[in-house]
Amino acid sequence: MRLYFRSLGRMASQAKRVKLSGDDRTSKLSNLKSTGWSEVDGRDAIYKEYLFKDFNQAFGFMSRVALKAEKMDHHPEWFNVYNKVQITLSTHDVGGLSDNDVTLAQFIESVAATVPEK
Ligand SMILES: C[C@H](O)[C@H](O)[C@H]1CNC2=NC(N)=NC(=O)C2=N1
Repeated sequence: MRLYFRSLGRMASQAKRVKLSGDDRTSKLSNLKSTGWSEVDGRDAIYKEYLFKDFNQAFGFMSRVALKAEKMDHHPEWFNVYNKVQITLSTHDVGGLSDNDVTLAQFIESVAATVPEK
């Protein structure tokens, strides 16, 4: 049963792997930019850096994001050193941004918002 739901989730996430374009892309990106995400120079991807109190906080945050990423079958490119987590999101299968990146970025924001006293 768990496998069944996982494959349903995978199908939903694959269905969302369509490259964003036009007004839809502009408005979704402008929402993300208002929360501190930016477009990456030279490739179709978005980026944000998060700072935490220490490694424990940073890694707790990463663990929660990792579980969501695995559920979505949509994985971040990220770099961590001590209290810093730098995240780049892009949809490799379409060579650019898709709704999956928007969904994951919004989830990441919601997790970061629950971390106290960063
Ligand atoms: C086979 C597997 O479903 C794909 O390779 C998934 C895995 N995770 C992924 N993550 C990201 N960020 N983009 C993808 O296109 C992607 N594709």
